[in-house]
Amino acid sequence: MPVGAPAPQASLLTVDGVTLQYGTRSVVVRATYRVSFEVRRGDRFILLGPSGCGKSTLLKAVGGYLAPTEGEIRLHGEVIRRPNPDRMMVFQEFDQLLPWKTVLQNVMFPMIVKRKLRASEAKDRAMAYIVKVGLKEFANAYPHTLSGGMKQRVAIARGMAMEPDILLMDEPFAALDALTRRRMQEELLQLWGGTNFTLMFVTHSIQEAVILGNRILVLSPHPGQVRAELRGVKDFHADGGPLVERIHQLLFPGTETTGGH
Ligand SMILES: Nc1ncnc2c1ncn2[C@@H]1O[C@H](COP(=O)(O)OP(=O)(O)OP(=O)(O)O)[C@@H](O)[C@H]1O
Repeated sequence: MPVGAPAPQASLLTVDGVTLQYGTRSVVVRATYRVSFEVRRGDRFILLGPSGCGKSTLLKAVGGYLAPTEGEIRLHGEVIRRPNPDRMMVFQEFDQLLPWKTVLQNVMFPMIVKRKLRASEAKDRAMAYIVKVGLKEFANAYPHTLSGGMKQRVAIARGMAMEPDILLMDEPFAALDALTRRRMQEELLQLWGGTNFTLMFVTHSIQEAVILGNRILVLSPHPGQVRAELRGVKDFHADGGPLVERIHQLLFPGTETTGGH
């Protein structure tokens, strides 16, 4: 390495030749085939691909919920074998909160169960993240009184409050209306700007991938294989169009872009 050159960023997460499949004795469904990539600290890493290409399955495997049949997934060089609070997951579904607990109690819950923080410490940290996602006034509200977007903010605060090495998000905004989705994307970028956490985000929206990602892994249809890895654009509004078009051509060669969704 030349003197004075910046040190290459070490990989936080390595996905190395990973094949994932579901199976009973008679039928095997292959979800991904020999997928490899690396996520570095502070990345907003997007898994993008058509429905059924294995994005959620890959995220579950990074979460430790599913073991590869081939290849390895490593975090800090250690093979992932089970779920752990160093990887927190935010899902698409609005019902991922405990309905009998308030916003504050929901955010505190994993910290108390998994991190064994004292209640007072967990409470302070939970409130700090509830404030970050703009829900201070709703700390004592129950989930059924919140909108879909607010529930997703709570789920994000709950994941972030654990201060995981990597936050895994599986289409967290897909069930929201278009305007709320757009707002949540901006808010997520702002949150990232404030803390620089590492994010791995699954979507099948090209536009969402380009807005959110600094790196975008494009997967081919079922079973998912890496089609391309692209660098994101710094300012989506200024120059996102060409990247949207390029990804569209990778996924749907020879067809016209129709707005990116
Ligand atoms: N629990 C399961 N049992 C058997 N097959 C499954 C299971 N979950 C997913 N699959 C299959 O694995 C493949 C990949 O599914 P996965 O949900 O990972 O795709 P995806 O890219 O996230 O799709 P979507 O965008 O529609 O959520 C699909 O063929 C799916 O039918």
